[in-house]
Amino acid sequence: MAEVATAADPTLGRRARAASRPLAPAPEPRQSAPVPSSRGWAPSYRGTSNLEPSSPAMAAGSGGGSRRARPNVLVTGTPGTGKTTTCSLLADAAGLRHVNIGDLVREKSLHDGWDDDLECHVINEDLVCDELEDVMEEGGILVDYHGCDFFPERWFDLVVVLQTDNSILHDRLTGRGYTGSKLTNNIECEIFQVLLEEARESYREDIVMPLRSDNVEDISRNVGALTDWINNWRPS
Ligand SMILES: Nc1ncnc2c1ncn2[C@@H]1O[C@H](COP(=O)(O)OP(=O)(O)OP(=O)(O)O)[C@@H](O)[C@H]1O
Repeated sequence: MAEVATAADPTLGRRARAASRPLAPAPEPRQSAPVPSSRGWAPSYRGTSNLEPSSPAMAAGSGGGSRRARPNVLVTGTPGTGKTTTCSLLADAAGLRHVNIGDLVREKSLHDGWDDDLECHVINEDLVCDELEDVMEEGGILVDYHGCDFFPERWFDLVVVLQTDNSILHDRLTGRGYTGSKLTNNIECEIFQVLLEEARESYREDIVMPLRSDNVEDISRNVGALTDWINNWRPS
């Protein structure tokens, strides 16, 4: 299936592309506060030490000022980390509508044409945002995309960043036929936690939730925890 690029690279968003540079030490992990758990959000996921959901809003499933009846959730991450797999299961479990941005762009031609060099459509971010504005206002939408910095911040109540061990991701991507710079760019994107940084720069840090996605047990745990969060969410 044809891929969709945010601009110049078929696999990466703006900041992800910026990270396509020679290898350097990975950034130091951030420290997070312990999780208040006033309404039973006990995250049953396995994360690295810097991947703790840290917000009272997440802990309480708060609507954060939204007038939506149901929350909007963005699931982002490097290609191959399991966004579509997770979103498909989560949409069924929690009763949200899964919007895969790549599919939407192709179906509605929300792009600026085909890039022969990159062998992909170049996404038109304004057209995508215009297309989704009304449904996002209604709520109950699960957005699946390998970038997150061009959506309006007000759209989302929770931003999930899936993360995968580099060697596992390498095997997944080579299994999908990725080679050369396309493979390297994506692995570097994961090494540098580019999508996590992009999410933290684009949204309130307390709604950004990194989740491990190394194996099927992780998917199952993530879907369970996110379903609980969605079901406990209330408009404020
Ligand atoms: N946690 C996981 N455990 C085992 N396999 C996984 C996991 N996550 C994804 N996979 C496998 O990796 C492949 C890619 O998964 P998926 O399409 O869900 O990733 P994606 O992040 O949506 O990728 P893209 O951004 O390219 O659409 C699939 O074959 C899927 O079964």
